Amino acid sequence: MRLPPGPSAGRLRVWILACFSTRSIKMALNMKQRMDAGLSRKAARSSVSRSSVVKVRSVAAPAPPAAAVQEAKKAYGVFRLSYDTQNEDPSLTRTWKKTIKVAVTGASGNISNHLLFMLASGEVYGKDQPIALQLLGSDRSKEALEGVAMELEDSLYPLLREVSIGTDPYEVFGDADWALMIGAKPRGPGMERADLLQQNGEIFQVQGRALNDSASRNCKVLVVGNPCNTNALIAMENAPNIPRKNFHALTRLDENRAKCQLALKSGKFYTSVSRMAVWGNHSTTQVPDYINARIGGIPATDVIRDMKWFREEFTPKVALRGGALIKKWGRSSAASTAVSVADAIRALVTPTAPGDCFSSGVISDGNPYGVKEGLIFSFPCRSKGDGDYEICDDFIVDEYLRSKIRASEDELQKEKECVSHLIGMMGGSCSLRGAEDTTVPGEN
Ligand SMILES: NC(=O)C1=CN([C@@H]2O[C@H](COP(=O)(O)OP(=O)(O)OC[C@H]3O[C@@H](n4cnc5c(N)ncnc54)[C@H](OP(=O)(O)O)[C@@H]3O)[C@@H](O)[C@H]2O)C=CC1
Ligand SMILES: O=C([O-])CC(=O)C(=O)O
Repeated sequence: MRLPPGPSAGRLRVWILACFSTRSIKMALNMKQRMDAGLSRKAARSSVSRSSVVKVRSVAAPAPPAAAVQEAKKAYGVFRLSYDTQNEDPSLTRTWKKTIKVAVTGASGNISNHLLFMLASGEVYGKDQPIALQLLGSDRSKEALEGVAMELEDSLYPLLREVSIGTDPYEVFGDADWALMIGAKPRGPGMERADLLQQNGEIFQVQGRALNDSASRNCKVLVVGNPCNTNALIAMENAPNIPRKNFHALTRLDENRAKCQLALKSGKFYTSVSRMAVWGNHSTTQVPDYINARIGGIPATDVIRDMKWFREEFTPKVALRGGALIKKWGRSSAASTAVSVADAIRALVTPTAPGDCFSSGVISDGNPYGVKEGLIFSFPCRSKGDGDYEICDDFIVDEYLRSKIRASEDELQKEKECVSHLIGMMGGSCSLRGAEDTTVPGEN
């Protein structure tokens, strides 16, 4: 393979390199040797990853450092290009923020196929926020993942500064500022809930440990793979070096579905719906909160004066929407999920409008509503736009809401007990096997 020419000012390099199973084996052996030689696990790993980089695209303007060229020389890859960036508009790049690293798992799956292009376009993190994408696949998906990288290349997004692909979560999560954990098996016909918890739970145990080892200490983690609340709990419990508060489970799709139904029923556009919280688990026990929701600033229950509709139509429609969609599509929601992931991230990186909220599954520790601690539970949240959030403390919880919230809390506690072996919890017996499967809302 021809190597790119040496460094020169204003020159930008793009290369696609892949490193998969045989290299992973070599890397593991290599790492073992280094660990035997007395290096710590992390030091050994980072020293290995330098020599076995899986970088696909690197756009390090204005000039690639000599180290990058060394890296490229060592690299083994599919193809490699270089081109001149002297004409890149400095008035554009001068105002850009520091590049952030965004790791995405299940990167060749359906949701990612929509999401990655939204991330690269700048519509999620901002038009002044360059990003590096670090994509995790598996031996099963490595060809597809190269295809994803090629499509990202061909899309010419100025803010997309780098794409790396790989199959080792320790490497792919390296220094990640964000980890979007999408890769997980979707539920199939005839599967029991406990089976899915077990199979996917193991993925999040492994990946939680990898996050703990490799990601930025303030990495924000959004778990999408189902059952997302309990998977987020598993990842969090396996990543004690990352603040518990940084872990989220995606319930924004439920919020969006609820907003859509209120808009349809009231005849007001969905942008007029605010304070639309969804409480609890991303399952049929979720609680779309019509009591605190507003339409055009007025309580939703004053706009839609039909409590029977709220309880008997609105609530199940939102909770069962995922299953209804599976029946139509033959697969679970992907495009709308990607949109809701984008919304969930945007909710953390832009300030929440006064009085409004967004829904996210977050750690229940210290919550103002008396929900049992130690669960990843969806609450109404607000953010200053700095990536952090707080749980809103001014939501009215009446008897109806309280009993629904309790049921979702009980379900999450049972799920937690089913994965006790994955989170280092003593005891805990799984009572969900054979119970109604609530992983895919409404499929049954
Ligand atoms: N929270 C929410 O609101 C929603 C959550 N979801 C969930 O998101 C997850 C991903 O959905 P989607 O992208 O549509 O799924 P896809 O089947 O299209 O992709 C999932 C990816 O997960 C990876 N994966 C890891 N382990 C397994 C496994 N045991 N079996 C199959 N795939 C595995 C695969 O990638 P690789 O081979 O590279 O590892 C695969 O490409 C699912 O768990 C789904 O239930 C979906 C919609 C909404
Ligand atoms: O379970 C799935 O794969 C789909 C899902 O969560 C949803 O659409 O709400």
